[in-house]
Amino acid sequence: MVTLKQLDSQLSSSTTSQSHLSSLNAPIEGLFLIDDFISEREEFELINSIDLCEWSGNGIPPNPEMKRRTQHYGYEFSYRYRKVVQNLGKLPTFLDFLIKRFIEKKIIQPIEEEYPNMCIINEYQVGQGIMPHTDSPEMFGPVILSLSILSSCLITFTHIQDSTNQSIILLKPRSLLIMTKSSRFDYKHSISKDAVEYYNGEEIKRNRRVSLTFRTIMEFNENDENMGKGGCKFNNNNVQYKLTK
Ligand SMILES: O=C(O)CCC(=O)C(=O)O
Ligand SMILES: [Fe+2]
Repeated sequence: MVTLKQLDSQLSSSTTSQSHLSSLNAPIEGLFLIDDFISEREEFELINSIDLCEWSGNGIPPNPEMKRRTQHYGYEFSYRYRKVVQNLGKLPTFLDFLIKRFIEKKIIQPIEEEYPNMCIINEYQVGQGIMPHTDSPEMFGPVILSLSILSSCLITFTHIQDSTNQSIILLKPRSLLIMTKSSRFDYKHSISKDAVEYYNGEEIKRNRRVSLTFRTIMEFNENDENMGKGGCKFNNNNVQYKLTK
């Protein structure tokens, strides 16, 4: 796994990412934003590949109860049972260039067993958002990567123990949000349903937005009784930034 210390120093020693990182005006420990992580052409090709695939949600299995449409790769996550329910095998090839870029930009280590092995693609139509949540520390590794495409929106980080400690970040299309450390474990993040949002006095009209969230599941065996919550044996206990309950 990328140690968080390494990620920190890798990101801050890279000149390209440094200029982007400083554009985050509401810093939270371990939270990074890289604008223009992909080109417009890549965004176009990505959405074409995604839309050729099956969306679930909105009456369609495996998550028919979800209003928001999603696609799950690597592992299938059940929102109803709040756990990973199935290993789906390798990520599709149309995501290969992103994994390659995570390595090139030194966001992840070039160690195959440690590459993100799960990607959930979320679609937000106008009027759709995501409730405040922390991505399960029991199920998923310490680094969460989320690429936004098509439309901008605001994401709000709220500290679990102090709801007045809030930061709002503008996610532009083609930007990559990197959540590690405190931002990943001590905060909830959410996206509103508002069709229009305001950021630094500027109006942000929400349109169809798609995000690709990459996570790492270390081990999965749905029949193993020793598996932790979610059917995954991921030990995040040694993560210094895990909030103590
Ligand atoms: O759409 C996003 O950018 C965030 C998605 C998210 O937080 C999640 O799927 O857990
Ligand atoms: Fe999340």
